[in-house]
Amino acid sequence: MKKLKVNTGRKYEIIIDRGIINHCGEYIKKVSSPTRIAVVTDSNVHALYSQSVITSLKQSGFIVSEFVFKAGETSKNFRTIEAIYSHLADNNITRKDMILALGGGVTGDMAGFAAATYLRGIEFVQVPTSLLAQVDSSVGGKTGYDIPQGKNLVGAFWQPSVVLIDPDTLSTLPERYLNDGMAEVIKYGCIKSAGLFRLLKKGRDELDIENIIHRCVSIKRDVVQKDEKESGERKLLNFGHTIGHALEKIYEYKKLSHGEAVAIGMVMMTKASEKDGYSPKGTANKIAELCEMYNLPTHDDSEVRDIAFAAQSDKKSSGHNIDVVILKSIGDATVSTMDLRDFQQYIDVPEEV
Ligand SMILES: NC(=O)c1ccc[n+]([C@@H]2O[C@H](COP(=O)([O-])OP(=O)(O)OC[C@H]3O[C@@H](n4cnc5c(N)ncnc54)[C@H](O)[C@@H]3O)[C@@H](O)[C@H]2O)c1
Ligand SMILES: O=C(O)C(=O)C[C@@H](O)[C@H](O)[C@H](O)COP(=O)(O)O
Ligand SMILES: [Zn+2]
Repeated sequence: MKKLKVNTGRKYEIIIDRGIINHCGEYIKKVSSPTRIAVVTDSNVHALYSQSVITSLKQSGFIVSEFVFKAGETSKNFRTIEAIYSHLADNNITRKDMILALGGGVTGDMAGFAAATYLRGIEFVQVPTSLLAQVDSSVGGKTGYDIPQGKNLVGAFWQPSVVLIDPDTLSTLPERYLNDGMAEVIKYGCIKSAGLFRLLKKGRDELDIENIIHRCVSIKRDVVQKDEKESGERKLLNFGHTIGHALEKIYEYKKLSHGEAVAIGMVMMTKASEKDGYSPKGTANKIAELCEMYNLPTHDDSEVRDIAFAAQSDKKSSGHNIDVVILKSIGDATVSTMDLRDFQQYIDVPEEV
């Protein structure tokens, strides 16, 4: 078992342990005393893990209800949030009660947003089951949903009461989503740890996944503790995301998964900062090679004009400017602010460069 303490406005623990999903109730009792718990999950995860979780919660004496939505990013919208609110009201969830997010990042972001806003805020617990959610989305309190105009454009910062990570759940995660999660792992290497980046070159079969999860959440914990509401340092976690989010929006959240879009974004942005002379030559290729090892895409045929237009609605743009995250070297990132009018030209790098 590995434990980390997160020292944000609400303090909480991240606990990583094989099989912990079968003991959720006991861990929740240690941090809170709700009467009712509403489990929010998607259709895939429901079929695999709801029974174990609900049994554990009931054994600990909680009254349990469950809300299940259709799995996938296209469900991450206000219609689902509204249905969650109705479920909470129909099941008499009060301010003393709690939501448990069981699933990937889509579940965690929406369940967290419902918790942040229902009755002006109730507690929630993260039980992430995808690699992406275990290394990234379950920690740090960013919650929200997508609208057609842009990714995660509605949201709130709302920290969980505890994060319970069970690496055993990854045994059922489809290959595509294991790779998807690796994109965020590669991101941590790029922005904060050249050592992690080198380690990833071993390939997934050689990695101790529990150790990788621990390294990633430690990096994220350190960043969000310093800058919970993203006024500076936390922006680094958005490396690859300005372009990534633009691509997700262009394809209406259907063609590319979040990690796939971020992989393309990291490579494109680094090609641009190489052209600019900021990142050392060859950095984008190193990132692309690592992404390819994990079957992640590194290129998209969308017009740069469309990407730049879509990026205007990203939260990192403000007024006439947009913040971009660029690498001084692998493991060392910085935020650079540029005029939105220059962004299209900046990311327009001929293929052979
Ligand atoms: N809040 C944050 O800080 C943050 C960080 C990164 C990403 N995100 C968000 O997270 C989302 C992506 O997360 P995701 O990749 O987990 O997507 P997801 O929640 O859609 O999960 C991916 C797929 O895996 C399935 N799944 C999950 N766990 C499983 C398991 N153990 N076994 C079998 N199937 C399983 C899901 O049903 C789904 O089909 C995006 O919306 C992204 O914006 C948020
Ligand atoms: O926690 C953060 O901060 C991140 O930026 C993590 C990202 O991986 C994540 O995709 C996040 O949702 C993107 O932030 P957003 O504010 O652009 O939605
Ligand atoms: Zn992300």
